[in-house]
Amino acid sequence: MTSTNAALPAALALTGVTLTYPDGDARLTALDQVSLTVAPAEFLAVVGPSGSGKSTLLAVAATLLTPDGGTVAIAGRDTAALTRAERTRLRRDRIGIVFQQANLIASLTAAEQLEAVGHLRGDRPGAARDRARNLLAAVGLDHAQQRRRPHQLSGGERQRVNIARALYAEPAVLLVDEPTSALDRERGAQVLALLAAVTGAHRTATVLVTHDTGLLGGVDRVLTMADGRLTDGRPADGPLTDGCPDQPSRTSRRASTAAWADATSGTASTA
Ligand SMILES: Nc1ncnc2c1ncn2[C@@H]1O[C@H](COP(=O)(O)OP(=O)(O)OP(=O)(O)O)[C@@H](O)[C@H]1O
Repeated sequence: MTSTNAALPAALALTGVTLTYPDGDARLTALDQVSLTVAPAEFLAVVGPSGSGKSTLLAVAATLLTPDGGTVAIAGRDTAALTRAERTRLRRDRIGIVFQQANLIASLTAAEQLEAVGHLRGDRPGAARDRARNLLAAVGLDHAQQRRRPHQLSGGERQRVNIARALYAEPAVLLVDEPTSALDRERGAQVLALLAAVTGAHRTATVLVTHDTGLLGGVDRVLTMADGRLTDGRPADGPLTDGCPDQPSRTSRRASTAAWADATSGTASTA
């Protein structure tokens, strides 16, 4: 997968990125000369222990934090050259973010969470409703589930709503922070399979950060973060699937990508 994307421009490119936080009288270096490129339709996992800088990496890639040094480019545009308003638009239109906790609005149904994004983007209400239904159906939520509020959904279902919402704007870059931390093994593997399918079908450049090296089924590439530095490969340099039977192989990933593409095409079922 990665090799076929070699000629395409990077959807996300970080070059020599350094980020420090204030730490008493000193500065703590959370990212130390980090360079990274992710191609369209590539699924990258960054693994590393707690405190190694993974969430900071995502925040910089999402343009939520400005690095002390280095550059961040989204779809070939250097984000440092953008005004604050342009950066906000870039985040809204080109970047999907899935945080650890689903961060859904308590008073809105699953469908309304997505329709609210459509409203912010100025979409017609009918079009937003259709898109919400199609996306939620594609992540496996039926009509009844689409009408439930967050407290009426399971953790895995809430995470599916979260992912569907992040996909509403068809982002070029999808940034995902520990999406499986609140889920059991089976549900976690399902979310990974869903992300792999989405990456192929929407051609997003997907970056998943996690401390869980046992849940990496379907990813194209693994990098390790340690003390703010990125290196190739996973910590133990073992097989990607860790022997977990629930994880999708690359073959099943292709099948689920095709199924996802069908589900989100113009004729998609609205469950
Ligand atoms: N706002 C902040 N101010 C100061 N230091 C911070 C801030 N946010 C994070 N840090 C520090 O920066 C380092 C990297 O933190 P970060 O949250 O990026 O790590 P992480 O790998 O995502 O950890 P986890 O897996 O626990 O979420 C840590 O030492 C952390 O204590």
